[in-house]
Amino acid sequence: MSLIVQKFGGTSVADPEKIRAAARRAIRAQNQGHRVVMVVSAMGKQTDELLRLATAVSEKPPAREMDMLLSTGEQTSVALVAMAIDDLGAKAVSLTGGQFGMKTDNSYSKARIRSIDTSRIESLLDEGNIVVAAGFQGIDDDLNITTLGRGGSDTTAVALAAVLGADACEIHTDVDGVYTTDPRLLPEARRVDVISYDEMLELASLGAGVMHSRSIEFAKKFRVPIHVRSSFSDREGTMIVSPAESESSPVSGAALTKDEARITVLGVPDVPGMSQAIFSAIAAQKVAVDMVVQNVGAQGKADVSFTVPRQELQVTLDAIEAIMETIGASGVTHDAEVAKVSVVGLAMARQKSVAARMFRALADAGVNIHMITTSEIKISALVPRDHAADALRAVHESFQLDQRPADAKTWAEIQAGSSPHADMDDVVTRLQNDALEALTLTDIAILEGQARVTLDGVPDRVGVAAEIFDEIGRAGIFVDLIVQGYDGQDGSTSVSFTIGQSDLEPAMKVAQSICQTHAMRDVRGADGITKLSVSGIGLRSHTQVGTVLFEQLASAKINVEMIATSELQVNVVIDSARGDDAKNCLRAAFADALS
Ligand SMILES: Nc1ncnc2c1ncn2[C@@H]1O[C@H](COP(=O)(O)OP(=O)(O)O)[C@@H](O)[C@H]1O
Ligand SMILES: N[C@@H](CC(=O)OP(=O)(O)O)C(=O)O
Repeated sequence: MSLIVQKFGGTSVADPEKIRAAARRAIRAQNQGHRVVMVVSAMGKQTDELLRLATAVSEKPPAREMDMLLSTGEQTSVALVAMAIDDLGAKAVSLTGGQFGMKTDNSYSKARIRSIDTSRIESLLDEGNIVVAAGFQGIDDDLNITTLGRGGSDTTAVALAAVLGADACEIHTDVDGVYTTDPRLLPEARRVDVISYDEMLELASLGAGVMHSRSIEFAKKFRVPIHVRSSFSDREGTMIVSPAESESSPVSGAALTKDEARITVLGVPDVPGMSQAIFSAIAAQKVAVDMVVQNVGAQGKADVSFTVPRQELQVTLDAIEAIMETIGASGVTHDAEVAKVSVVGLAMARQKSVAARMFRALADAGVNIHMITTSEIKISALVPRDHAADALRAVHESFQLDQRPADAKTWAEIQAGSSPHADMDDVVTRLQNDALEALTLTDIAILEGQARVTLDGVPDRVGVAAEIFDEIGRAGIFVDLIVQGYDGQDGSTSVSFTIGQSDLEPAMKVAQSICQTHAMRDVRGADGITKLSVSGIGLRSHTQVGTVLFEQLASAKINVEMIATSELQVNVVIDSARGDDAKNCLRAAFADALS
């Protein structure tokens, strides 16, 4: 008998009528012959309401009590769903996370799953029940209630589907699938039939709230296909699986993170250990740093720019203020009125001029780009917040995301062309042995033979990035990493990009001519550089990867020239002479996490 996990988000159980509709859906699946496990979130905006209550009674609610409180939202909804099922004539038992054996670590409000004991759920299913499991919560070794972080019920659902060996994991929500961007922001967004884990992981962490990014991390690790569909219609939704919908289109989705703030630490001594000092001070405040750009130092000084969520600006500024003297930086600037627009696509890694196309679209829409970071499958640009909607629309249109790519495949077509996984046994063994959400790295590698070009004093105005990368593209040069950040001297920015060593000469020619046209301060080129990449799953949410990497490189006295991070890779550019040392010390430091 097949087993199906159906997750209902808060919007799908927001009132009694919706609760009864969700109950009917589960009963229908049971009547069709499936064993059914429901995972349910708190009703509507209940979690926000509980958070509001907590801050009304305490300025700094203790983390343990906060999780105790927030978990009650799901405890209410599972009981109501089970009652509705009973009233409709079927059998149901509701269970809290602790009751169904969801064991987590003890990091309140962002606990990670360690193990799930399925025996209770299985015996209840054997007795003919629909099991209604509370999403978003678990218990630690001391039986304290923990929560998995906002949006965490998706992760509960995918984890349960994995350990129960479910035939399907359905995410029932208020949209009928995953769209090329949030359809509430852009009505012309297109629903996709299929999206790859990697693309969804990036999109989710870049602001696509339809899925919790950690649920995708889990699904990829344990190969759980996810079906995102509407709780209000029977239409097929979107499958999140390994392959992408199209092999040719460079971009498959766009996302907006509206409330960002940019901070630049100026005049940081360009010696090993400085990035580590800055980011560990911020990490100690539990602030997740996002776009990180360290300009290639000149005169022994570098400027380090990064973004944080806007509500964390003040605590981050305080953390930096406290270490300014120790690190010898000369100043700090910030901008709280910025938003981040990003595009994601598996195929962009194989195509030229994808970034140039994005920058051109933004320039033509009159949107200035303050900062840029790229990785193998995403490009992010920091833009003024009041231009955020225009920016999203411009890139969506430029990559024709409203149109189905000619080579797009449906899930049925993809399935027909693939063979079943031969190594499923291996997945099952890992499920039993792993700490389920433990960090998994797939590789630590170096790419030698790279070169870098840096333009200093790049005016911070519309169209400059587009012009640089249009020209580079016209010269037929493939660009790998691009970073743009503030260079501090006069409010201008600095743009660095990496290319293959043999392209250094033509790239320098193009850069020198642009430098002259715009009266930029300087162009610098360097060969003999190496890209060091740490690859894995969910690397940004496992914040210790960045911390350990910086610590290791600092203690080996290896200077970091450029940094580019994504959910799938953390890349740093270093001097070639130290490439092997860097690889070896990181392999040793991460030995436990390397699969
Ligand atoms: N790329 C996207 N595709 C679909 N929906 C998206 C996307 N990005 C953001 N969203 C938003 O996610 C919402 C669904 O997530 P959420 O409100 O958390 O639902 P639930 O309550 O079911 O968990 C949609 O209403 C939509 O506005
Ligand atoms: N109720 C929790 C967990 C959750 O996943 O909710 P939803 O499925 O409505 O996003 C939250 O609001 O964060």
